[in-house]
Amino acid sequence: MKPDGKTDGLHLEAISIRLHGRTLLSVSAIVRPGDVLTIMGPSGSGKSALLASLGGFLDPAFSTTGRLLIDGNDLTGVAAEKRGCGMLFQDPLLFPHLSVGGNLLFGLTPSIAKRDQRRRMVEQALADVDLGGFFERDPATLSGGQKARVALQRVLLSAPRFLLLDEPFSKLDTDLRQQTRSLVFSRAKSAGLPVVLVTHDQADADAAGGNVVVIGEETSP
Ligand SMILES: Nc1ncnc2c1ncn2[C@@H]1O[C@H](COP(=O)(O)OP(=O)(O)OP(=O)(O)O)[C@@H](O)[C@H]1O
Repeated sequence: MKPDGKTDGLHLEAISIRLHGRTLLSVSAIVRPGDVLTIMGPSGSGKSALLASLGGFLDPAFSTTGRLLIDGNDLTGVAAEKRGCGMLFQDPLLFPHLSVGGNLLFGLTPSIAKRDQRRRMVEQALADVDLGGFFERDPATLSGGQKARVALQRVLLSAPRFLLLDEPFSKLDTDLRQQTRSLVFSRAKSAGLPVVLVTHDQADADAAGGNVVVIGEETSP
């Protein structure tokens, strides 16, 4: 609890997702800074729709009720670009027309620093994930694990208030998957970011170490 009485972290207050008059899911949860809430459930149960709802870009075919708060501030109805949410997907979605450094610069708002400072911040961010010297590289020449690390640093440089992860490790092989998820969870923890993770992999949920909501089962506030 913050001094002003507001709750720290991300608060999903009875968020329900409906499609064609049917409730797909209903979730209540509090995700503390640095903690991970894992969402699991069968294909088509509405996990991605829930993330889209939290991010503010739910397709109008769905309807939603409930409230989303970050550090006690109501985000319900706030436009996606103003929510301060960082997302990682199955595909790293790096811009193919930009260098690796250009992709990371994209994450930084121009107001953050002068141009040479911005470049140094990006170089440091690359070095932090063992990609020192990769600034000018074409993203197409990177391995899957390298692309995942660039995507992570790009999202962290955008200074998000919370992270939404939609199966971001599922295309990586077992060893890389384990390394990448530890990196993502440890960076989120050190940045104090609440995380909502959608996954089909129990090992992801175990590594995340937080609460798990299984869609289709009862949830409690
Ligand atoms: N734009 C849309 N319009 C109508 N129905 C949709 C739309 N997008 C998804 N759906 C349907 O909504 C339901 C939930 O989809 P969603 O993608 O959230 O499921 P999911 O749990 O993430 O599935 P998966 O694990 O396969 O990714 C599914 O039945 C899907 O077919």
